[in-house]
Amino acid sequence: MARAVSIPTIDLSTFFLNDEDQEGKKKVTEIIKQACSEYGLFQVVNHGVPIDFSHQAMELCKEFFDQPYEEKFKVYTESDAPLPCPHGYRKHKADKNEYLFMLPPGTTGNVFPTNPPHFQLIMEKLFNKFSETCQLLEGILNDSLGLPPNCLKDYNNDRCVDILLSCRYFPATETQDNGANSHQDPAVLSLIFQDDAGGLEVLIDGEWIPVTPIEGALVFHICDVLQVLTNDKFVSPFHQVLRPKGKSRYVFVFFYNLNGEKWVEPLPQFTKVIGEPPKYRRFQYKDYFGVRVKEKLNPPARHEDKTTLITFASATN
Ligand SMILES: O=C(O)CCC(=O)C(=O)O
Ligand SMILES: [Fe+2]
Repeated sequence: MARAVSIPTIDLSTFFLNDEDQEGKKKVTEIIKQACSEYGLFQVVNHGVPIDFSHQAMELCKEFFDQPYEEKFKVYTESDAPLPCPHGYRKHKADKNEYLFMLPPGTTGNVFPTNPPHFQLIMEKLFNKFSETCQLLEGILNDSLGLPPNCLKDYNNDRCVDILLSCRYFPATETQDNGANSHQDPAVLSLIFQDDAGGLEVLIDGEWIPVTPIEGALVFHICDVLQVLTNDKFVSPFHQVLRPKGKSRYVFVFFYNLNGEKWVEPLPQFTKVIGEPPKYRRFQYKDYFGVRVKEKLNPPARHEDKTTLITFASATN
């Protein structure tokens, strides 16, 4: 009989208290570890990003996406920066979604709409809030894995490479409800703030499970870099998006990313030390990330021709 899957919702409030609630922290750390090993995805509440603020930012993005295309294409830039690109407005050729890519506040070449007003200020604040929450999670994951203090932080030490994607999925048509094909994310961690339209699904034990929107919650999932570093102790889950009927879906996706010059390979703590063979070959992140970005913007005709972590880096290829 199929096992009933319920994606955990985890309360992070203990990490924001100044008390010495070490027991509480330990308990939550253990729950997160289990979620990362079993599903690779979970929701969090009391995560430090004010709910009203996230909604305010989302309203601004809706206003932006509701404008005529001439206005939106003013925020389109051709970028030849090798990493992380792109930035600005993009529209999917298949007319199923449109994006606004944003790089960290202060990045040269970052582009913002001048309308609605305050857009840049609010989005930069949101970027910083999401970044702080990912850094908190990274620390918790580090401890849950029994790694030396700050091991992940010291390795993933460049916050100039993170990306905030604002996205609108158009409503499903009679014949097409595909919003995003099944994929894993190349980054270290992904954080998602979704509206109440629904449509995000995660693959668990061969079954697509809806990631039901919870008011004020953030969705976190493990990405490919952590799956490689942990030699599969943590799962970078396959996920997809189905477009809702009758309305658009708005979402922020924050990619907590890695500097392209970094080498990615299973850590000795999960191979040599415990006598397990590495499941992935060593690779430089820019080589993998570059291919994945190119294929996101210009997908190959057949979904099965897309590069995946396994086709790119499996040790047995
Ligand atoms: O729209 C979502 O909820 C997730 C989008 C996503 O998976 C991605 O942009 O990588
Ligand atoms: Fe994704």
